[in-house]
Amino acid sequence: LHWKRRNLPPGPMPIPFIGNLLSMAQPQPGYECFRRWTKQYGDVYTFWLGSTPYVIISSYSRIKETFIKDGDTYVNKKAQPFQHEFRGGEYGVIETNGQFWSTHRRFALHQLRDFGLGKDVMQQRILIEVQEIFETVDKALDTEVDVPNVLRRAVANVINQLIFGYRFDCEKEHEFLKMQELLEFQENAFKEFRVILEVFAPSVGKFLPGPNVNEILLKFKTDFFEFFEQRIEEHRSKIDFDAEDSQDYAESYLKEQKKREADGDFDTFSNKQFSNMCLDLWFAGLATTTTTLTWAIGYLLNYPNYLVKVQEEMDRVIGSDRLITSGDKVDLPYTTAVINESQRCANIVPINLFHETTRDTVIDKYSIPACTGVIAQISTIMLDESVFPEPYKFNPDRFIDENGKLKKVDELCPFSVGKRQCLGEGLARMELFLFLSNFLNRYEVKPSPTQGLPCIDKSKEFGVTPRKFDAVLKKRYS
Ligand code: HEM
Repeated sequence: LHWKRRNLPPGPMPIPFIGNLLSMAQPQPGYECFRRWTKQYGDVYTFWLGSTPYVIISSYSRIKETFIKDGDTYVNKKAQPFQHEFRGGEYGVIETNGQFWSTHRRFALHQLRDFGLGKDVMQQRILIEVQEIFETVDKALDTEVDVPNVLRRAVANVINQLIFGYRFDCEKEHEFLKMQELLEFQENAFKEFRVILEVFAPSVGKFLPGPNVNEILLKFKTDFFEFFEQRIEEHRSKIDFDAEDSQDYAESYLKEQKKREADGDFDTFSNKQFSNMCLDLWFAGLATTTTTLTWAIGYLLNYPNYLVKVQEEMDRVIGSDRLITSGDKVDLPYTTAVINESQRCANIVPINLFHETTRDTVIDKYSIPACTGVIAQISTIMLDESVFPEPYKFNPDRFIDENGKLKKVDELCPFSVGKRQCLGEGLARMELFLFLSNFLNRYEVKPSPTQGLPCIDKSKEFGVTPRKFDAVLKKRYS
Protein backbone atom coordinates (compact mmCIF):
# COMPACT_ATOMS: atom_id res chain seq x y z
CA LEU A 1 0.00 0.00 0.00
CA HIS A 2 2.88 2.29 0.88
CA TRP A 3 4.41 1.61 -2.51
CA LYS A 4 1.13 2.24 -4.31
CA ARG A 5 0.65 5.56 -2.49
CA ARG A 6 4.13 6.92 -3.10
CA ASN A 7 3.44 9.06 -6.19
CA LEU A 8 -0.17 9.96 -5.50
CA PRO A 9 -1.26 13.18 -3.80
CA PRO A 10 -1.20 12.68 -0.02
CA GLY A 11 -4.43 11.87 1.76
CA PRO A 12 -5.87 9.97 4.69
CA MET A 13 -4.21 6.67 5.57
CA PRO A 14 -6.18 3.79 4.01
CA ILE A 15 -6.89 0.51 5.77
CA PRO A 16 -5.85 -2.50 3.63
CA PHE A 17 -8.76 -3.78 1.44
CA ILE A 18 -11.25 -1.27 2.92
CA GLY A 19 -9.45 1.96 2.09
CA ASN A 20 -11.06 5.04 3.65
CA LEU A 21 -14.63 3.75 3.44
CA LEU A 22 -15.15 3.62 7.20
CA SER A 23 -14.61 7.40 7.47
CA MET A 24 -17.67 7.97 5.30
CA ALA A 25 -19.81 6.24 7.88
CA GLN A 26 -18.79 8.54 10.77
CA PRO A 27 -21.06 10.45 10.54
CA GLN A 28 -22.86 9.44 7.37
CA PRO A 29 -23.21 10.36 4.50
CA GLY A 30 -19.59 11.45 4.47
CA TYR A 31 -19.67 15.20 3.77
CA GLU A 32 -17.67 15.92 6.90
CA CYS A 33 -14.78 13.56 6.15
CA PHE A 34 -14.36 15.09 2.68
CA ARG A 35 -14.44 18.61 4.11
CA ARG A 36 -11.98 17.67 6.82
CA TRP A 37 -9.54 16.16 4.29
CA THR A 38 -9.84 19.22 2.04
CA LYS A 39 -8.83 21.40 5.00
CA GLN A 40 -6.02 19.03 5.91
CA TYR A 41 -4.56 18.12 2.49
CA GLY A 42 -5.84 20.85 0.18
CA ASP A 43 -8.12 20.62 -2.84
CA VAL A 44 -6.28 17.63 -4.38
CA TYR A 45 -5.84 14.50 -2.28
CA THR A 46 -6.15 10.74 -2.56
CA PHE A 47 -9.06 8.78 -1.16
CA TRP A 48 -9.18 4.97 -1.29
CA LEU A 49 -12.36 3.07 -2.05
CA GLY A 50 -11.48 -0.48 -1.10
CA SER A 51 -8.18 -1.12 -2.87
CA THR A 52 -8.66 1.57 -5.53
CA PRO A 53 -7.19 5.06 -5.15
CA TYR A 54 -9.18 8.08 -6.35
CA VAL A 55 -7.72 11.56 -6.69
CA ILE A 56 -10.33 13.88 -5.26
CA ILE A 57 -10.67 17.40 -6.64
CA SER A 58 -12.57 19.52 -4.18
CA SER A 59 -12.44 23.19 -5.14
CA TYR A 60 -14.24 24.87 -7.99
CA SER A 61 -11.06 26.54 -9.30
CA ARG A 62 -9.28 23.19 -9.53
CA ILE A 63 -12.33 21.55 -11.14
CA LYS A 64 -12.36 24.29 -13.73
CA GLU A 65 -8.71 23.68 -14.53
CA THR A 66 -9.23 19.89 -14.83
CA PHE A 67 -12.75 18.55 -15.50
CA ILE A 68 -13.93 21.65 -17.36
CA LYS A 69 -10.95 23.04 -19.32
CA ASP A 70 -9.30 19.67 -19.92
CA GLY A 71 -12.54 17.69 -20.19
CA ASP A 72 -11.24 14.94 -22.50
CA THR A 73 -8.71 13.83 -19.88
CA TYR A 74 -11.45 13.34 -17.27
CA VAL A 75 -14.29 12.05 -19.41
CA ASN A 76 -14.06 8.32 -18.74
CA LYS A 77 -15.81 6.40 -16.01
CA LYS A 78 -13.88 3.92 -13.91
CA ALA A 79 -15.25 0.43 -14.45
CA GLN A 80 -17.03 -0.97 -11.39
CA PRO A 81 -17.22 -4.80 -11.32
CA PHE A 82 -20.53 -4.56 -9.46
CA GLN A 83 -22.10 -2.54 -12.31
CA HIS A 84 -20.75 -4.96 -14.88
CA GLU A 85 -22.33 -7.86 -13.03
CA PHE A 86 -25.64 -6.05 -12.54
CA ARG A 87 -25.97 -4.91 -16.16
CA GLY A 88 -24.63 -8.06 -17.79
CA GLY A 89 -21.65 -6.21 -19.36
CA GLU A 90 -20.56 -2.69 -20.35
CA TYR A 91 -23.93 -1.16 -21.19
CA GLY A 92 -25.98 2.00 -20.69
CA VAL A 93 -24.70 5.57 -20.71
CA ILE A 94 -23.76 6.22 -17.10
CA GLU A 95 -21.04 3.57 -16.88
CA THR A 96 -19.74 3.30 -20.47
CA ASN A 97 -16.89 5.07 -22.25
CA GLY A 98 -15.52 6.02 -25.67
CA GLN A 99 -17.43 6.05 -28.92
CA PHE A 100 -20.15 3.78 -27.53
CA TRP A 101 -20.88 6.22 -24.66
CA SER A 102 -20.76 9.36 -26.84
CA THR A 103 -23.11 7.82 -29.45
CA HIS A 104 -25.68 7.00 -26.78
CA ARG A 105 -25.29 10.27 -24.90
CA ARG A 106 -25.78 12.23 -28.13
CA PHE A 107 -28.73 10.06 -29.16
CA ALA A 108 -30.48 10.48 -25.78
CA LEU A 109 -29.87 14.25 -25.77
CA HIS A 110 -31.31 14.49 -29.29
CA GLN A 111 -34.41 12.62 -28.21
CA LEU A 112 -34.88 14.88 -25.18
CA ARG A 113 -34.67 17.85 -27.53
CA ASP A 114 -36.97 16.30 -30.12
CA PHE A 115 -39.56 15.44 -27.50
CA GLY A 116 -39.84 19.02 -26.52
CA LEU A 117 -37.10 20.18 -24.19
CA GLY A 118 -36.58 23.81 -25.11
CA LYS A 119 -39.94 23.78 -26.88
CA ASP A 120 -43.35 23.99 -25.29
CA VAL A 121 -44.13 20.26 -25.52
CA MET A 122 -42.13 19.18 -22.49
CA GLN A 123 -43.53 22.01 -20.41
CA GLN A 124 -47.07 20.98 -21.40
CA ARG A 125 -46.36 17.41 -20.33
CA ILE A 126 -45.08 18.54 -16.96
CA LEU A 127 -48.01 20.90 -16.49
CA ILE A 128 -50.42 18.01 -17.09
CA GLU A 129 -48.73 16.31 -14.14
CA VAL A 130 -49.02 19.50 -12.08
CA GLN A 131 -52.77 19.42 -12.70
CA GLU A 132 -52.88 15.76 -11.75
CA ILE A 133 -51.18 16.65 -8.46
CA PHE A 134 -53.83 19.32 -7.89
CA GLU A 135 -56.61 16.83 -8.58
CA THR A 136 -55.19 14.32 -6.11
CA VAL A 137 -54.44 16.84 -3.37
CA ASP A 138 -57.69 18.79 -3.75
CA LYS A 139 -59.55 15.62 -2.79
CA ALA A 140 -57.53 15.38 0.43
CA LEU A 141 -57.42 18.95 1.70
CA ASP A 142 -57.03 19.34 5.48
CA THR A 143 -56.00 15.72 5.87
CA GLU A 144 -52.52 14.21 6.12
CA VAL A 145 -51.13 13.76 2.61
CA ASP A 146 -48.10 11.67 1.67
CA VAL A 147 -46.55 14.52 -0.34
CA PRO A 148 -43.40 12.64 -1.46
CA ASN A 149 -45.56 9.91 -2.97
CA VAL A 150 -47.65 12.42 -4.90
CA LEU A 151 -44.49 14.04 -6.26
CA ARG A 152 -42.82 10.75 -7.08
CA ARG A 153 -45.81 9.67 -9.15
CA ALA A 154 -45.75 12.95 -11.09
CA VAL A 155 -42.02 12.68 -11.82
CA ALA A 156 -42.40 8.99 -12.77
CA ASN A 157 -45.14 9.94 -15.23
CA VAL A 158 -42.89 12.52 -16.90
CA ILE A 159 -39.98 10.13 -17.38
CA ASN A 160 -42.13 7.16 -18.39
CA GLN A 161 -43.95 9.31 -20.92
CA LEU A 162 -40.62 10.35 -22.36
CA ILE A 163 -39.23 6.84 -22.62
CA PHE A 164 -42.34 4.74 -23.29
CA GLY A 165 -44.97 7.30 -24.24
CA TYR A 166 -47.55 6.76 -21.50
CA ARG A 167 -48.43 7.83 -17.96
CA PHE A 168 -49.32 5.60 -15.01
CA ASP A 169 -53.07 6.29 -15.04
CA CYS A 170 -55.68 4.12 -13.27
CA GLU A 171 -55.20 1.31 -15.74
CA LYS A 172 -51.43 1.26 -15.17
CA GLU A 173 -51.59 1.84 -11.42
CA HIS A 174 -50.21 -1.64 -10.70
CA GLU A 175 -47.09 -0.83 -12.77
CA PHE A 176 -46.44 2.32 -10.77
CA LEU A 177 -46.86 0.45 -7.49
CA LYS A 178 -44.46 -2.25 -8.64
CA MET A 179 -41.82 0.29 -9.71
CA GLN A 180 -42.24 2.18 -6.46
CA GLU A 181 -41.73 -1.02 -4.51
CA LEU A 182 -38.55 -1.75 -6.47
CA LEU A 183 -37.16 1.74 -5.99
CA GLU A 184 -37.82 1.61 -2.27
CA PHE A 185 -36.18 -1.77 -2.08
CA GLN A 186 -33.10 -0.40 -3.83
CA GLU A 187 -32.99 2.71 -1.62
CA ASN A 188 -33.14 0.60 1.51
CA ALA A 189 -30.55 -1.90 0.30
CA PHE A 190 -27.99 0.87 -0.25
CA LYS A 191 -28.65 2.43 3.13
CA GLU A 192 -26.78 -0.48 4.67
CA PHE A 193 -23.08 -0.04 5.14
CA ARG A 194 -22.42 -3.74 4.64
CA VAL A 195 -23.83 -3.48 1.09
CA ILE A 196 -21.56 -0.51 0.36
CA LEU A 197 -18.63 -2.41 1.80
CA GLU A 198 -19.37 -5.36 -0.41
CA VAL A 199 -19.66 -3.24 -3.54
CA PHE A 200 -16.47 -1.25 -3.01
CA ALA A 201 -14.39 -3.59 -0.88
CA PRO A 202 -15.47 -7.01 -2.17
CA SER A 203 -12.44 -8.80 -0.75
CA VAL A 204 -13.70 -7.91 2.74
CA GLY A 205 -17.42 -7.77 1.99
CA LYS A 206 -17.57 -11.36 0.74
CA PHE A 207 -16.69 -12.61 4.21
CA LEU A 208 -19.58 -10.80 5.88
CA PRO A 209 -22.43 -13.02 7.10
CA GLY A 210 -25.76 -13.00 5.28
CA PRO A 211 -26.71 -12.91 1.60
CA ASN A 212 -24.26 -11.17 -0.74
CA VAL A 213 -25.16 -8.06 -2.68
CA ASN A 214 -25.89 -9.92 -5.90
CA GLU A 215 -28.30 -12.19 -4.08
CA ILE A 216 -29.93 -9.19 -2.41
CA LEU A 217 -30.36 -7.37 -5.70
CA LEU A 218 -31.23 -10.34 -7.88
CA LYS A 219 -35.00 -10.01 -7.62
CA PHE A 220 -34.79 -6.23 -7.98
CA LYS A 221 -32.66 -6.58 -11.10
CA THR A 222 -34.83 -9.26 -12.68
CA ASP A 223 -38.06 -7.33 -12.05
CA PHE A 224 -36.65 -4.01 -13.20
CA PHE A 225 -35.27 -5.39 -16.47
CA GLU A 226 -38.46 -7.39 -17.00
CA PHE A 227 -40.50 -4.18 -16.80
CA PHE A 228 -38.31 -2.53 -19.46
CA GLU A 229 -38.19 -5.59 -21.70
CA GLN A 230 -41.99 -5.92 -21.66
CA ARG A 231 -42.42 -2.25 -22.65
CA ILE A 232 -39.80 -2.66 -25.40
CA GLU A 233 -41.57 -5.71 -26.82
CA GLU A 234 -44.91 -3.88 -26.78
CA HIS A 235 -43.30 -1.11 -28.82
CA ARG A 236 -41.68 -3.55 -31.20
CA SER A 237 -45.03 -5.22 -31.90
CA LYS A 238 -46.75 -1.92 -32.72
CA ILE A 239 -44.08 0.21 -34.36
CA ASP A 240 -44.55 1.76 -37.79
CA PHE A 241 -40.99 2.02 -39.09
CA ASP A 242 -42.13 4.26 -41.93
CA ALA A 243 -43.56 6.97 -39.70
CA GLU A 244 -41.20 9.94 -39.81
CA ASP A 245 -41.83 11.23 -36.29
CA SER A 246 -41.33 9.14 -33.18
CA GLN A 247 -43.53 9.46 -30.13
CA ASP A 248 -41.00 8.45 -27.50
CA TYR A 249 -37.42 7.33 -26.85
CA ALA A 250 -38.30 3.64 -27.31
CA GLU A 251 -39.69 4.22 -30.79
CA SER A 252 -36.65 6.28 -31.82
CA TYR A 253 -34.33 3.60 -30.47
CA LEU A 254 -36.05 0.82 -32.43
CA LYS A 255 -35.82 2.85 -35.65
CA GLU A 256 -32.13 3.58 -35.09
CA GLN A 257 -31.56 -0.10 -34.28
CA LYS A 258 -33.15 -1.16 -37.57
CA LYS A 259 -31.13 1.38 -39.53
CA ARG A 260 -27.86 0.27 -37.96
CA GLU A 261 -28.62 -3.42 -38.39
CA ALA A 262 -29.27 -2.81 -42.09
CA ASP A 263 -25.69 -1.43 -42.22
CA GLY A 264 -24.33 -4.50 -40.45
CA ASP A 265 -23.94 -2.94 -36.98
CA PHE A 266 -25.68 -5.24 -34.49
CA ASP A 267 -23.81 -4.09 -31.40
CA THR A 268 -24.23 -0.36 -30.87
CA PHE A 269 -28.02 -0.42 -30.57
CA SER A 270 -28.44 -3.95 -29.22
CA ASN A 271 -31.39 -5.14 -27.16
CA LYS A 272 -29.27 -5.39 -24.04
CA GLN A 273 -28.11 -1.82 -24.48
CA PHE A 274 -31.76 -0.79 -24.96
CA SER A 275 -32.88 -2.10 -21.57
CA ASN A 276 -29.79 -0.66 -19.89
CA MET A 277 -30.47 2.77 -21.43
CA CYS A 278 -34.03 2.57 -20.13
CA LEU A 279 -32.65 1.69 -16.70
CA ASP A 280 -30.24 4.65 -16.73
CA LEU A 281 -32.74 7.21 -17.95
CA TRP A 282 -35.63 5.94 -15.85
CA PHE A 283 -33.67 5.57 -12.67
CA ALA A 284 -31.52 8.72 -12.96
CA GLY A 285 -34.54 10.68 -14.10
CA LEU A 286 -36.82 9.63 -11.27
CA ALA A 287 -34.76 9.16 -8.12
CA THR A 288 -32.76 12.40 -8.35
CA THR A 289 -35.64 14.74 -9.09
CA THR A 290 -38.00 13.17 -6.56
CA THR A 291 -35.34 13.22 -3.86
CA THR A 292 -34.60 16.90 -4.49
CA LEU A 293 -38.28 17.90 -4.47
CA THR A 294 -38.97 16.10 -1.20
CA TRP A 295 -35.96 17.71 0.44
CA ALA A 296 -37.06 21.14 -0.82
CA ILE A 297 -40.45 20.81 0.86
CA GLY A 298 -38.85 19.22 3.92
CA TYR A 299 -36.55 22.23 4.29
CA LEU A 300 -39.34 24.75 3.79
CA LEU A 301 -41.43 23.08 6.48
CA ASN A 302 -38.46 23.19 8.84
CA TYR A 303 -37.69 26.82 7.95
CA PRO A 304 -41.19 28.33 7.62
CA ASN A 305 -39.88 31.92 7.35
CA TYR A 306 -38.55 31.07 3.86
CA LEU A 307 -41.82 29.41 2.95
CA VAL A 308 -43.57 32.67 3.81
CA LYS A 309 -41.03 34.63 1.75
CA VAL A 310 -41.38 32.49 -1.37
CA GLN A 311 -45.18 32.58 -1.18
CA GLU A 312 -45.08 36.37 -0.74
CA GLU A 313 -43.13 36.59 -3.99
CA MET A 314 -45.76 34.45 -5.71
CA ASP A 315 -48.58 36.60 -4.36
CA ARG A 316 -46.83 39.74 -5.61
CA VAL A 317 -45.93 38.40 -9.06
CA ILE A 318 -48.62 35.82 -9.87
CA GLY A 319 -51.44 36.87 -7.54
CA SER A 320 -53.85 34.06 -8.44
CA ASP A 321 -53.96 30.26 -8.71
CA ARG A 322 -53.27 30.31 -12.44
CA LEU A 323 -50.64 27.82 -13.64
CA ILE A 324 -47.08 29.09 -13.35
CA THR A 325 -45.02 28.42 -16.48
CA SER A 326 -41.33 28.66 -17.41
CA GLY A 327 -42.05 32.15 -18.75
CA ASP A 328 -42.65 33.31 -15.16
CA LYS A 329 -39.27 32.11 -13.93
CA VAL A 330 -37.42 35.34 -14.59
CA ASP A 331 -39.93 37.23 -12.42
CA LEU A 332 -39.64 34.72 -9.56
CA PRO A 333 -35.99 35.00 -8.46
CA TYR A 334 -36.75 34.01 -4.88
CA THR A 335 -38.42 30.80 -6.04
CA THR A 336 -35.27 29.95 -8.01
CA ALA A 337 -33.17 30.83 -4.95
CA VAL A 338 -35.23 28.34 -2.92
CA ILE A 339 -34.62 25.66 -5.56
CA ASN A 340 -30.89 26.46 -5.68
CA GLU A 341 -30.60 26.31 -1.90
CA SER A 342 -32.60 23.08 -1.77
CA GLN A 343 -30.25 21.48 -4.29
CA ARG A 344 -27.21 22.77 -2.40
CA CYS A 345 -28.41 21.53 1.00
CA ALA A 346 -29.97 18.29 -0.24
CA ASN A 347 -26.55 17.67 -1.85
CA ILE A 348 -27.77 14.34 -3.11
CA VAL A 349 -24.47 12.84 -4.24
CA PRO A 350 -22.18 12.93 -1.18
CA ILE A 351 -19.53 11.34 -3.37
CA ASN A 352 -19.84 11.98 -7.09
CA LEU A 353 -19.56 9.32 -9.79
CA PHE A 354 -16.18 7.69 -10.36
CA HIS A 355 -14.17 8.88 -13.34
CA GLU A 356 -10.69 7.96 -14.51
CA THR A 357 -8.00 9.79 -16.46
CA THR A 358 -7.80 8.92 -20.14
CA ARG A 359 -4.10 9.87 -20.35
CA ASP A 360 -1.12 10.80 -18.19
CA THR A 361 -1.66 14.23 -16.71
CA VAL A 362 -0.54 16.61 -13.99
CA ILE A 363 -2.91 17.79 -11.26
CA ASP A 364 -1.51 20.48 -9.02
CA LYS A 365 2.13 19.31 -8.93
CA TYR A 366 1.40 15.59 -9.05
CA SER A 367 1.96 13.38 -12.09
CA ILE A 368 -1.14 11.27 -12.47
CA PRO A 369 -0.92 8.27 -14.82
CA ALA A 370 -3.65 7.33 -17.30
CA CYS A 371 -6.48 5.21 -15.84
CA THR A 372 -6.21 6.70 -12.32
CA GLY A 373 -9.52 7.18 -10.53
CA VAL A 374 -10.59 10.85 -10.25
CA ILE A 375 -13.65 12.40 -8.62
CA ALA A 376 -15.04 15.92 -9.00
CA GLN A 377 -16.12 16.28 -5.38
CA ILE A 378 -19.10 18.59 -5.88
CA SER A 379 -20.58 17.94 -2.42
CA THR A 380 -17.56 19.53 -0.70
CA ILE A 381 -17.72 22.49 -3.08
CA MET A 382 -21.40 23.08 -2.27
CA LEU A 383 -20.48 23.09 1.44
CA ASP A 384 -17.50 25.45 1.05
CA GLU A 385 -17.93 27.92 3.87
CA SER A 386 -15.87 30.61 2.11
CA VAL A 387 -18.60 30.72 -0.54
CA PHE A 388 -21.59 29.57 1.53
CA PRO A 389 -21.17 30.78 5.14
CA GLU A 390 -22.82 28.45 7.69
CA PRO A 391 -23.00 25.83 4.94
CA TYR A 392 -25.38 23.42 6.67
CA LYS A 393 -27.97 26.12 7.26
CA PHE A 394 -30.82 26.32 4.73
CA ASN A 395 -30.87 29.96 3.64
CA PRO A 396 -32.12 30.84 0.12
CA ASP A 397 -31.22 34.52 0.77
CA ARG A 398 -27.62 33.64 -0.07
CA PHE A 399 -28.64 33.44 -3.75
CA ILE A 400 -30.20 36.93 -3.80
CA ASP A 401 -28.08 40.07 -4.32
CA GLU A 402 -28.57 43.51 -2.76
CA ASN A 403 -30.94 44.49 -5.61
CA GLY A 404 -33.18 41.51 -5.03
CA LYS A 405 -31.86 39.77 -8.17
CA LEU A 406 -30.74 36.17 -8.46
CA LYS A 407 -26.99 35.69 -7.91
CA LYS A 408 -25.13 33.29 -10.17
CA VAL A 409 -22.75 31.20 -8.09
CA ASP A 410 -20.48 28.77 -9.98
CA GLU A 411 -19.93 26.68 -6.86
CA LEU A 412 -23.56 25.59 -7.01
CA CYS A 413 -22.97 22.55 -9.25
CA PRO A 414 -25.46 19.78 -8.29
CA PHE A 415 -25.53 18.49 -11.89
CA SER A 416 -21.73 18.08 -11.84
CA VAL A 417 -19.31 19.50 -14.39
CA GLY A 418 -17.45 18.68 -17.59
CA LYS A 419 -18.25 16.28 -20.39
CA ARG A 420 -20.25 13.94 -18.16
CA GLN A 421 -22.38 16.70 -16.66
CA CYS A 422 -25.91 15.45 -16.06
CA LEU A 423 -27.64 14.52 -19.29
CA GLY A 424 -31.07 15.34 -17.87
CA GLU A 425 -30.20 18.74 -16.40
CA GLY A 426 -32.56 20.71 -18.65
CA LEU A 427 -35.46 18.39 -17.90
CA ALA A 428 -34.69 18.33 -14.18
CA ARG A 429 -34.50 22.12 -13.94
CA MET A 430 -37.84 22.46 -15.70
CA GLU A 431 -39.46 19.87 -13.43
CA LEU A 432 -38.07 21.36 -10.22
CA PHE A 433 -39.33 24.81 -11.13
CA LEU A 434 -42.77 23.84 -12.44
CA PHE A 435 -43.57 21.30 -9.71
CA LEU A 436 -42.32 23.35 -6.79
CA SER A 437 -43.61 26.75 -7.86
CA ASN A 438 -47.09 25.50 -8.73
CA PHE A 439 -47.34 23.41 -5.58
CA LEU A 440 -46.34 26.27 -3.29
CA ASN A 441 -48.50 28.79 -5.12
CA ARG A 442 -51.60 26.65 -4.76
CA TYR A 443 -51.21 25.25 -1.24
CA GLU A 444 -50.55 26.38 2.26
CA VAL A 445 -48.32 23.58 3.56
CA LYS A 446 -48.24 22.63 7.24
CA PRO A 447 -46.42 19.78 9.01
CA SER A 448 -48.45 16.73 9.92
CA PRO A 449 -49.90 17.11 13.47
CA THR A 450 -49.21 13.44 14.19
CA GLN A 451 -45.71 13.09 12.68
CA GLY A 452 -44.36 16.60 13.22
CA LEU A 453 -41.68 18.14 11.01
CA PRO A 454 -40.00 16.10 8.27
CA CYS A 455 -36.60 14.84 9.34
CA ILE A 456 -33.75 16.74 7.65
CA ASP A 457 -30.98 14.87 9.45
CA LYS A 458 -28.80 12.79 7.13
CA SER A 459 -26.35 11.49 9.69
CA LYS A 460 -27.95 8.05 9.94
CA GLU A 461 -28.06 7.21 6.23
CA PHE A 462 -25.26 6.30 3.92
CA GLY A 463 -26.85 7.92 0.86
CA VAL A 464 -29.35 10.75 0.48
CA THR A 465 -32.80 9.26 -0.03
CA PRO A 466 -36.18 10.99 -0.51
CA ARG A 467 -37.70 12.31 2.69
CA LYS A 468 -40.80 10.52 3.88
CA PHE A 469 -43.44 12.70 5.50
CA ASP A 470 -47.07 13.67 5.49
CA ALA A 471 -48.20 17.29 5.36
CA VAL A 472 -51.54 19.03 5.69
CA LEU A 473 -52.49 21.17 2.71
CA LYS A 474 -55.03 23.94 2.26
CA LYS A 475 -55.79 25.88 -0.89
CA ARG A 476 -54.39 29.43 -0.84
CA TYR A 477 -57.06 30.71 -3.26
CA SER A 478 -60.68 29.72 -2.96
C1 HEM B 1 -32.30 17.08 -9.56
C2 HEM B 1 -32.08 16.26 -10.52
C3 HEM B 1 -30.74 15.70 -10.95
C4 HEM B 1 -29.51 15.79 -10.37
C5 HEM B 1 -29.11 16.53 -9.10
C6 HEM B 1 -28.59 15.03 -11.21
C7 HEM B 1 -27.22 14.90 -10.96
C8 HEM B 1 -26.35 14.19 -11.76
C9 HEM B 1 -24.95 14.03 -11.48
C10 HEM B 1 -24.22 14.60 -10.27
C11 HEM B 1 -24.42 13.26 -12.47
C12 HEM B 1 -22.98 12.75 -12.55
C13 HEM B 1 -22.12 13.51 -13.52
C14 HEM B 1 -20.68 13.05 -13.48
O1 HEM B 1 -20.38 11.91 -13.85
O2 HEM B 1 -19.83 13.84 -13.08
C15 HEM B 1 -25.51 12.94 -13.38
C16 HEM B 1 -25.36 12.17 -14.53
C17 HEM B 1 -26.43 11.75 -15.29
N1 HEM B 1 -27.75 12.12 -15.16
FE1 HEM B 1 -28.50 13.38 -13.77
N2 HEM B 1 -29.30 14.48 -12.25
C18 HEM B 1 -30.61 14.88 -12.14
C19 HEM B 1 -31.64 14.57 -13.01
C20 HEM B 1 -31.54 13.75 -14.11
C21 HEM B 1 -32.61 13.44 -15.01
C22 HEM B 1 -34.03 14.01 -14.95
C23 HEM B 1 -32.11 12.55 -15.93
C24 HEM B 1 -32.82 11.83 -17.08
C25 HEM B 1 -33.36 12.28 -18.06
C26 HEM B 1 -30.71 12.33 -15.61
C27 HEM B 1 -29.85 11.52 -16.30
C28 HEM B 1 -28.49 11.44 -16.09
C29 HEM B 1 -27.60 10.60 -16.88
C30 HEM B 1 -28.03 9.66 -18.01
C31 HEM B 1 -26.31 10.81 -16.39
C32 HEM B 1 -25.01 10.19 -16.92
C33 HEM B 1 -24.43 11.09 -17.98
C34 HEM B 1 -23.13 10.58 -18.60
O3 HEM B 1 -22.43 9.81 -17.96
O4 HEM B 1 -22.86 10.97 -19.73
N3 HEM B 1 -30.41 13.08 -14.50
N4 HEM B 1 -26.67 13.53 -12.93
